[in-house]
Amino acid sequence: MTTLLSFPAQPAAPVSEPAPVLRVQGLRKAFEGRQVLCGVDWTVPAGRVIGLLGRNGAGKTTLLRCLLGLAPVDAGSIELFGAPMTEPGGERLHRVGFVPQGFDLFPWMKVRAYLDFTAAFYAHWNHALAARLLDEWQLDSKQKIGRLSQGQRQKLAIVRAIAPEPDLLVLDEPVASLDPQARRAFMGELLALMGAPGKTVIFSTHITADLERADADIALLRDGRIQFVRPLAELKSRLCHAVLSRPAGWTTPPAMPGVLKARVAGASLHLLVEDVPTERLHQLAKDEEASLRIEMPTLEDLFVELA
Ligand SMILES: Nc1ncnc2c1ncn2[C@@H]1O[C@H](COP(=O)(O)OP(=O)(O)OP(=O)(O)O)[C@@H](O)[C@H]1O
Repeated sequence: MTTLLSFPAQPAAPVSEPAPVLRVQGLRKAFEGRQVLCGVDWTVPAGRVIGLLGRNGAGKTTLLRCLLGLAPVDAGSIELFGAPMTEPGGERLHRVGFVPQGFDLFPWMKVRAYLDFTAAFYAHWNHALAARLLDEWQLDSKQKIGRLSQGQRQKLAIVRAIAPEPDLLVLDEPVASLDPQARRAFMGELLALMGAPGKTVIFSTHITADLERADADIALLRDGRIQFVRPLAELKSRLCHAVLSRPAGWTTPPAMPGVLKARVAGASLHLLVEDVPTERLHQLAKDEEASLRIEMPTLEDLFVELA
């Protein structure tokens, strides 16, 4: 696994850790000769909330669909709950909930009928939970799906995914159509439900504030690979943004170990640095006769710099 950062792409699993929920090795997928996934290696331990980040077109949807067996792969192996995806195992899929990016199935069905119909496919279905979420999210159980707004359909897809109380919940941009209030409520509900020991959530999103609220591990998909998976707190504690300014401006950035990215904007030099002590930055500013501003990056800043 390649890495943008100097620390390992994934933390080493402690010896006593239970089997991972997902283990992906060498996953490759191309569309019409264009390689989208170029050998994804990714191990997802149980009990984590993971935010999958990547630019538009990075391949997040493709990766999530491949992981769940919804799209064929060209090469590589996928293990779900310890067994290869190639082996039959419907009961393993009962332990997975999935919220796709768009939900436009069964427009003629009413909300309640659709949920009852879906429940019949699952070994376990929490009817009380589904009813409570419908009520809280003001979804009319007698309304036809085709008449729901995009946001209401997304809420319904989330209810459907959560009601079986899955061990693994995979969500592809689940909050894109939700208003801020519904997003907060959804994130709160999601974290409460999936906070039980051993439950795992993977969700792709462009809304980095949601990942900050969820205190998620961040997995970055870039150049067809997972570049790193790290707790957000760790990323933030190891990376910082230093801005050096001087009237003469900058032609070439000064060489210094730990600089991941350098960018000149007018008289300022913006550096994204990893594991560089503050004293070292002050020394650099003194040597370069520049003023120094140190900023703790938000996840959005990191995404812009690294993705
Ligand atoms: N069925 C398909 N046929 C051809 N190309 C496809 C298909 N599905 C995806 N692609 C291409 O694969 C690439 C990755 O698409 P994907 O939807 O996985 O990206 P993404 O990271 O989820 O993007 P976004 O953030 O915009 O949702 C894109 O270039 C897309 O055009």
